[in-house]
Amino acid sequence: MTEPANLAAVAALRPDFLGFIFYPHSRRYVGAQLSKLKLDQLPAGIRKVGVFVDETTAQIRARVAEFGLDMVQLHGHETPAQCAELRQAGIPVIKAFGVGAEFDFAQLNPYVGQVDYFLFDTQGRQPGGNGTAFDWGLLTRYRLPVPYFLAGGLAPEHAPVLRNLQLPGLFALDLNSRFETAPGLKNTDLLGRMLNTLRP
Ligand SMILES: O=C(O)c1ccccc1NCC(=O)[C@H](O)[C@H](O)COP(=O)(O)O
Repeated sequence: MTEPANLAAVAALRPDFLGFIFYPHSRRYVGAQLSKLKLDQLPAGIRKVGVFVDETTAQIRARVAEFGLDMVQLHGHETPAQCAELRQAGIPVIKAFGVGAEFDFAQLNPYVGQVDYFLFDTQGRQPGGNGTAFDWGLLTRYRLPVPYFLAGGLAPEHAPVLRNLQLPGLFALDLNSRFETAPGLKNTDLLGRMLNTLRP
């Protein structure tokens, strides 16, 4: 989210989470717009997620404090120790992993107990926001006690499948580039229809 009126329109749809990209190389980088978004005026109950890639703990903590973020989503090479540091500072952590044709679930083990959620995204050229889906069938092998967000190219045409998706540990769906009019600007009509379809 990068633009005040668009943010307000999306917030009115009452998503559970809203994401703000703090990665300067992303086309969705919130940058100087952030102070105009007035995050403190968003409806209570919508959690504000800061998305970071390979930032230091000190930088992340500073951003969380400055903008009142509720949690962070880490898309780089953040270690279990860094995740633990953030949690010790009272910041809930979502750790993202890129999934390709194959996925080594063993790499997740050191993060168990150090993160609140995983996020499974499609491996691609960028650390996130690539707009392509991976084979969700890989996640039938997931057995860890950490709930996860499913991400990566989720699109309107996936609605019927997503609505009935039964995967162990699946907690939430992350809708991004396939619901945009431009990078950082959501198509609120499309998003509203998707939420109506997905919600019971
Ligand atoms: O969206 C970005 O530009 C981005 C850049 C760098 C790191 C993370 C980023 N997005 C994080 C997300 O949670 C996206 O929703 C997720 O990657 C899925 O995006 P998409 O494939 O466009 O649906």
